[in-house]
Amino acid sequence: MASNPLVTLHRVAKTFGHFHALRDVSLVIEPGELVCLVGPSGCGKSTLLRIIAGLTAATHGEVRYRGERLRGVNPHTAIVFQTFALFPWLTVLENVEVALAARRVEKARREARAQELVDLVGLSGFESAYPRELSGGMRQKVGFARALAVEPELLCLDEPFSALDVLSAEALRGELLELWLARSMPTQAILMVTHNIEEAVELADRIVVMAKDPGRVLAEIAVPLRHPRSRKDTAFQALVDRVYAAVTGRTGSESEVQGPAPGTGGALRRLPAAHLDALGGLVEKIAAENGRADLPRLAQLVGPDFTALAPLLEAAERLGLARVETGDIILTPLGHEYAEASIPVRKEIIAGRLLRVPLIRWIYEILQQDDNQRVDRDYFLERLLPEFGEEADSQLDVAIGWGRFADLFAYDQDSHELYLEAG
Ligand SMILES: Nc1ncnc2c1ncn2[C@@H]1O[C@H](COP(=O)(O)OP(=O)(O)OP(=O)(O)O)[C@@H](O)[C@H]1O
Repeated sequence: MASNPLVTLHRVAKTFGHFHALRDVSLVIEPGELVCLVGPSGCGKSTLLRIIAGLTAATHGEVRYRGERLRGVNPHTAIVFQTFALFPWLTVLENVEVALAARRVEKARREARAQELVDLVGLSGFESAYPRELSGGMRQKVGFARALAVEPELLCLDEPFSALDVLSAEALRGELLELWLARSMPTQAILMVTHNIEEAVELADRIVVMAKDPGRVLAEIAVPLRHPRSRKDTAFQALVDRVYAAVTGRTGSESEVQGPAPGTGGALRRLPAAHLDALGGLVEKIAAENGRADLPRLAQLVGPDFTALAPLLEAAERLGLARVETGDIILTPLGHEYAEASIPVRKEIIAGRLLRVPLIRWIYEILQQDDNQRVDRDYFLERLLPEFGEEADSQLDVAIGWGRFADLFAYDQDSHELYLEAG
């Protein structure tokens, strides 16, 4: 690897008044690297990005860019935000030209260069459209084109796909990766904030896991997989497990926690009969108690019936949002992230977790393999009977409820079929 890093942070801290947003963060970004930052909401990911871009000054520590102390805005970086921040009164082409004007590119060259960038991100034909006429994915492409207009050496992306629907996010992710791997842009490194662990493993060369209170680096995990990466590969899954283990503070391996898959001979772990809608409320209550709640007290808060709480606690543990320890329940960093996330982000977090649960993954894969992506409930039931006996029906109901919550699959009450919604 090159010996001349682009970015070197040494023991960086950032305080806002008495609040420690970042403490003792050291990080190096080398040319050629795509680095992802993951961690719970509020752990300082955006602050770190802003410090590297020179938009915010560190309170302590050293920030160097190509070996030089960074002072003021870093002219070699550009940031793409989650929300697109386009000028609504300008066309696609004009939105990109603005960035070129800011870089003092001559007027005569601006239009041609803007056109090249619009073509590069796949928006040819939409030059004169206004942002309101575009889909979210297309607007974000304009955001990318505008960032690339700056010809940044370091492209900083702050959750660039999280405001998009699943399919647009997937398409745009693929396009970004293609541009990056083909070196079609002058960018030398990418630093991306994401809450989506699968996305991080798909894109990154290295994943930096952060924790909060105070914001700090918990672990750095290298991703030595070749592109294109398949989410189904064992090595891919193993890395996802490692990152989840770091964010959920787990010591046991994911397969120890989740048990074997149906039909593999081992005893299948049953799912706790919890409604995941109720999980949000539980996690919020624990977060309101600073992330650690006394179980008897929590039981009182939730209601008189502890039997209703038990499956919820088990679900929170199985999904890596919390762990039970000596009469307390403690949120993991992922649990903290969940507590503060919007509903779509919550669904995405749960979808990522559910694909680690063998019973759900098994259902999901059978549906994916089916030509119509629709399979009769009885097909699953028959195969679950030997595993769960008379509990098979209710286990399938729980699995369907969980899959529906995360939009992984749905259930047609009339035809009694499970199906994949996205097709
Ligand atoms: N200008 C500011 N003044 C005061 N506090 C701030 C300021 N900017 C950020 N913070 C606080 O610093 C902490 C870290 O914020 P930051 O936005 O970097 O976190 P994050 O990990 O990016 O979170 P998210 O995933 O929700 O975007 C938060 O608690 C936030 O409230």
